[in-house]
Amino acid sequence: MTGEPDPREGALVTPHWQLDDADRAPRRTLRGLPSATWPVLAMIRRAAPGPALAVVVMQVVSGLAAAFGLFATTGVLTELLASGAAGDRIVAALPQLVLVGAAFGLRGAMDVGVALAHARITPAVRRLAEERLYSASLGADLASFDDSRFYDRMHRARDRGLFFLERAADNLVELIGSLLGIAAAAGSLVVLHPALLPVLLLAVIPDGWAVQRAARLAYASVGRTVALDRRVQMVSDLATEREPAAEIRAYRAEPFVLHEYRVAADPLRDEEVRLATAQARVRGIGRALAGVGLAVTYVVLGLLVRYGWVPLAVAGTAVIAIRVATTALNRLVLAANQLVEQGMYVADYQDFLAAVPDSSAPDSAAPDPSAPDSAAGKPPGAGPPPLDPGRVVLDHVTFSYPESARTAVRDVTLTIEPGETVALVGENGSGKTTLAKLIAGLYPPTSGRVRWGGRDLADVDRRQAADRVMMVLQDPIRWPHTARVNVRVGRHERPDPAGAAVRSAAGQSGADEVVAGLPDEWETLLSKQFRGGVELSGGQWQRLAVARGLYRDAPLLIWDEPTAPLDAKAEFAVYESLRALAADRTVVLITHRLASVRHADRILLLHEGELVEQGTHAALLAAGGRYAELYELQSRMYADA
Ligand SMILES: Nc1ncnc2c1ncn2[C@@H]1O[C@H](COP(=O)(O)OP(=O)(O)OP(=O)(O)O)[C@@H](O)[C@H]1O
Repeated sequence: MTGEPDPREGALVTPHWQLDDADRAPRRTLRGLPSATWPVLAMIRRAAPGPALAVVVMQVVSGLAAAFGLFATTGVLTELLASGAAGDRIVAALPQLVLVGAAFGLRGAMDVGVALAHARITPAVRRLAEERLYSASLGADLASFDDSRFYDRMHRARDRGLFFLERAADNLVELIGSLLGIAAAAGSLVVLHPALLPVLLLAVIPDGWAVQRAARLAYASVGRTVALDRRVQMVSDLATEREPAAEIRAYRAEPFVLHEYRVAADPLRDEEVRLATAQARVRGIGRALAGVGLAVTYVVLGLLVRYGWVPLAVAGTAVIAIRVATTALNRLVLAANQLVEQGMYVADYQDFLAAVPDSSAPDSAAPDPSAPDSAAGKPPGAGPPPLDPGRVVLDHVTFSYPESARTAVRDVTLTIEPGETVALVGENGSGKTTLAKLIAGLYPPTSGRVRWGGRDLADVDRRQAADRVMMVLQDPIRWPHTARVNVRVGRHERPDPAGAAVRSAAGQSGADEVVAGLPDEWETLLSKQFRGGVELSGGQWQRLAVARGLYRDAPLLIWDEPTAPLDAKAEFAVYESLRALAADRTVVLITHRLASVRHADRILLLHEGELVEQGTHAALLAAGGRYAELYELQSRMYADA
């Protein structure tokens, strides 16, 4: 496969947040730290206020204990370095030694406490962040999902925002801890002798430089690998997931998938090796410089002692404090760098939540549909009065999908009387599904009005409208749940204690035959992804989906080609039940099988988004237009067969 484009080129390479020049990283770290910190801090405060407070308090106590321990160490050294017999000096130092032990013991206890509290923060943050994200996503209008910017934003928030929010919470705890550690070491040194502070800086700067530089290299590397990582992930899904497995084998595409993997994975490996080598080199230089810095530090300390500016015991404590501060500084620089980088992903998450106006849970009081006798409904009197679809009127309705230059539905004016059955027919892409979704209130028209019983759907809460619609779609969800839930999710809050409504819907759709053949009947898990789960055929799934639509039981029925994958017997049964359902409902039926629409009260023919013909089957045939032509074609096909 030659002439393959380099995966490092093209639009995928540059991440949406545009990496800055790596040389500007240190300034960005300082500038970006507050904005990266606040959202994470706010999330932690909301998700786990108690543990968060405990972490801060215990980290402060730990810092104070460290400082106290350093003072006590000076006391110990003072006694040990005093003149007199060794035994006497040790005895004299004992009280201070006990204090040192107590201080460091307390510090250890605080560190364990911090770890315990920290262990509660991260899962709580994830829990809250996930629920907010899913709630926002479920609360978004259907049209949002056709908007690539929304979709992209949501996926960035989900795939990276959530993950890095968690990591950022960890880093924030680390950052605070290391900051307090440095403060404790530096503070105690200043108290012991102000001249020791510059000495401390001398010792920690080389190490700090090395860590900062290594983080900068890693950051620059992310810019080069982000697209490759994504690509490897995509290939990984192709190679390991169940859905593409059959087609890949049927097309003998295995070598192609492996080739795709290599094209992305080879440069990724090379980049990782390059980064690790560069980082090792920088760390080596850092170590060497730190060694020099430490030697200079000791010389300076020696001179301070030699000229009597600093007592020997204080110099000994300074050595310990310098080690403590160096370790804490390394942690601080790393945590700060990571936090700023993660902050960009956290900003994705925040942007998404901010972009979805209604992020409240769509139905937070939803009962569990898997419970056979779940009977919880909406509390009486809650919410607005039920909306009656009544007469459905479309007034010059035009609709274009977001970012689409094509008009999917163009200037459709139409009235559907209550109880009427209309059939939408037309070629592929003529706008039937789109028009049905406009009728159902799932999309707001780009221009024009949709009214139900005189009420403009633009003024109605879409959940209230959805409540009045039963919809069976071409490609229904295969809920990875039991057969019962697959039906009950049609109206999960509907009380059905003895399961009579589920059985009735299943009987009408032929799903009862499917369920009778399952190992645990209604309680069989319909997903191969879980142990004991079974998989259904396309037609069997469709029967369950039809049962789900029937179980929903609402006054407006939208039926979008649900019988296409059904066998002749099941299709016949479904159309029989449809006829029964149509008796007291308004039905919008979409199908390509024109023989099935003959009984509709009215047939609407769409062509390139426009309503071009309408009337009864007989009238349209007599008119000899496009419908008659299509019908003629289909009849001939069946006759030939
Ligand atoms: N989510 C979408 N985003 C952008 N354009 C879309 C989307 N869904 C459909 N379209 C476009 O809108 C037009 C109408 O599509 P629609 O699905 O309503 O046609 P249809 O008559 O139901 O087709 P079919 O018979 O194949 O189901 C088509 O040009 C299609 O490409």
